[in-house]
Amino acid sequence: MTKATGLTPPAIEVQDLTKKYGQHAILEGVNLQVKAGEVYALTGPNGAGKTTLIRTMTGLAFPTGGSVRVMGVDVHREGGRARSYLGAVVEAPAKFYPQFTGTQNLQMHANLASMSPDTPKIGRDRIREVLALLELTRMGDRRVAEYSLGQRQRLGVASAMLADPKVLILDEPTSGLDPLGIGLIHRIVTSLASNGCAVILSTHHLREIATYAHTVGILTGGRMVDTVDLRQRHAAYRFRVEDPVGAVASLERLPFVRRATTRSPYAVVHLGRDGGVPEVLSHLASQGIRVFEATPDHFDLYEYYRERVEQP
Ligand SMILES: Nc1ncnc2c1ncn2[C@@H]1O[C@H](COP(=O)(O)OP(=O)(O)OP(=O)(O)O)[C@@H](O)[C@H]1O
Repeated sequence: MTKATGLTPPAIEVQDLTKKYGQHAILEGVNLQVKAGEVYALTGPNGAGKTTLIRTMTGLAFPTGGSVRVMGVDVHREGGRARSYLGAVVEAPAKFYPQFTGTQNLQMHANLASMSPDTPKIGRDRIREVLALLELTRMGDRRVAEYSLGQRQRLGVASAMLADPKVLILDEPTSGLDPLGIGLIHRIVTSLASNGCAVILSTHHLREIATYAHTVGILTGGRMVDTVDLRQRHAAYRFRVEDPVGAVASLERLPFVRRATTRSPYAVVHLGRDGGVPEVLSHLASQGIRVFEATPDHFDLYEYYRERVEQP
């Protein structure tokens, strides 16, 4: 299994993507990269261009400029080969034939996927497996017309992961799901990513996504106004000290401190890989700086998003 490293090429790479409808620019100079094993959440206000970006990434829409590569293959030049790496639900819930059962619909998807020379044959066992993963075993032999919105939503995810894609793209996979359904999608996405799949999903559920996405892209007015690396945000702590300014000046010199700022009465410290809270505490003690409290400085993605969208 490929683990994401600094040298690993991205599983999906969007470069300088522009999309116009007539004279109206919907996407302007959008760049993003997602590596194997990463979960990338795409968010932004209604009308920001998320669905247009997802449609373009999956090859359903053509860009006016720029490119999309999946596993190094251009989606718009070599669509068949690129799509053999790709599973997607665009404009959820996915469309299924209502008169056929969930299993029959998945079988049709499997047959279609297997027509590509680059995709191995998908057997009945795999169909049973994805139905079970999405907790749809009991619904498998029921007509899709009888499915609830949430069940159709889950069937969409089942069909997208059927061919074991290297890149999974899901447009609002948790909209319409109940809390248990949302938890299920989170677990599945996390498990796929830990097995090396690159996952991109669009969402408005920021506080949920903050618990398991690695990166969040904020799209506003067709531009990617920010890309937030949540893994780095999680390594922040605040220390209540007598002299936050003096503490920050001293901590900034430490090699494992990436950034230190004051938020009186706290010194807020972003830690690198090779240092932790005990090292900060012992350093402050050695400098004669008393610490009254040390606590994780939880990053509030919702507050951050609000600031970025209100003042892009
Ligand atoms: N086929 C089309 N022709 C013209 N304009 C379009 C077309 N499709 C989308 N748009 C416009 O592009 C903009 C972005 O729409 P899009 O659906 O990509 O936004 P979104 O971020 O997914 O929104 P939401 O969060 O509401 O789903 C909107 O202003 C929309 O009206």
